[in-house]
Amino acid sequence: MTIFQFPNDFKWGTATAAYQIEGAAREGGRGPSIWDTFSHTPGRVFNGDNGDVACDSYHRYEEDVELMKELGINTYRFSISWSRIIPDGDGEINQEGLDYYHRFVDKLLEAGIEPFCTLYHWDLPQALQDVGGWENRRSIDAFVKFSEVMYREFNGKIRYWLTFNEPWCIAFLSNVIGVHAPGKQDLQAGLDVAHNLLVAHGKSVSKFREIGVDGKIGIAPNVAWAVPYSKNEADQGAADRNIQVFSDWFLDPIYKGSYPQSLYSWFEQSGHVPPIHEGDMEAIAQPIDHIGINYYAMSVNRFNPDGGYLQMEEVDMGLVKTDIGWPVESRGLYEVIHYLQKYGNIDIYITENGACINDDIVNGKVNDVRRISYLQQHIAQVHRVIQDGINLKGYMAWSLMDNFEWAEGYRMRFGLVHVDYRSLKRTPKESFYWYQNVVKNGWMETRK
Ligand SMILES: N=NNCCOCCOc1ccc(-c2cn(C[C@@H]3NC[C@@H](O)[C@H]3O)nn2)cc1
Repeated sequence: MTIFQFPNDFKWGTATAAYQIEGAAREGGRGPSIWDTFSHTPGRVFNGDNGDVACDSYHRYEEDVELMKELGINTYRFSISWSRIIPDGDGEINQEGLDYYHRFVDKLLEAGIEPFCTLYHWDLPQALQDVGGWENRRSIDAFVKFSEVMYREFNGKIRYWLTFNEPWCIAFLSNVIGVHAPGKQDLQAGLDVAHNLLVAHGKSVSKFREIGVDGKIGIAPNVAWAVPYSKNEADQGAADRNIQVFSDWFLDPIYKGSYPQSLYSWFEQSGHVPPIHEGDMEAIAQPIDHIGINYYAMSVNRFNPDGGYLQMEEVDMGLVKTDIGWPVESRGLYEVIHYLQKYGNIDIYITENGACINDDIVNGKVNDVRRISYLQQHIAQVHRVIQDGINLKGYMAWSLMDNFEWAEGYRMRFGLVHVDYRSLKRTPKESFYWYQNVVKNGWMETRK
């Protein structure tokens, strides 16, 4: 038996996002977002699922906070629906939207749970998309205005902030691969979006400092860890490009003030470069306080000239997979956190880690032992990283509850809590009680 003891001040939490859980899509003055448009576009989301109702957390947030109290977490990561706050993206402020988040954050604080707020978790107001979205530099100032409203309104209540969730998904998955909203397949669009969101991030951090918000701010890249299928240069290059497009493409500009040269040259050879304006790189490189890391899986990569914008393909090595098809390999979490040490011993939070396990309720219980196994393996890697002296300060399981999993709709379940989407009944799964014990003890026990 092995005991993994965590620091007393370690942040144990769970994570969600506005469009995935809130519902109330046309209530409280909320304007449409690109995910309302995308999910209502036939063929874009499995089964035609959408976030109109989702988990109805807009109305059930008190019940959700009671679940968090039962779970015993001290931190809860959530995101803000921008189009609830400024329905058309950069126009009038919607007081009802601010009031909702005040009610919710007050409930968290009453419960002794630290709010950990993501400003942008993919749900761009549709009105901004109508004029080019993140490809248009107007979205930069609109985001800074939205973030300033939130900083001023919640200064003193929210101390932990993230500007953007998973910039790779916002830029590349959504504009080059085309699986997420707005669903474009254009490499230059992806580079434009990546650059403009980085400028928006940097200008928002400057605004945060200028206001003097009592708190800390950062960004939450989802990260890839990849190993080459063979020792040949082409496969190594493919793995390097895959790693860098998730982390370095965003963290180099922030921490070094420039894009990673090898990947920049890779894109440049096909005639695509970021649209850098005078002063942009300085604006991006504002010092930040922490980064959130979202890790799910690692991959084995090899070169494939027909393998998309990176000329890379993932090789199935026959590992156990979760129900969304991602291999279970926790080693990548350890490796990628060490890889990120090149930016310094920065404060890191695991802001998402979890498994898609679609077990259903049987005799009133969800016996999701595969999720428990996944969490155990990954939390053990978190412990290894801490033992190595790295500033890993918290872990937020994705997700508190089953929710709208983007293009996969509601068929893919990541929650510690099962949601019946007809009745909206919440049922804690066995993994909820396992995690509750880890959080309560501050340590984890494994048989070996
Ligand atoms: N790399 N090339 N791929 C080529 C083919 O891609 C097809 C699909 O790709 C992807 C890649 C990554 C994801 C993904 C999902 N989550 C989980 C969410 N995280 C934020 C939170 O909201 C969770 O719901 N994290 N990442 C989805 C699809």
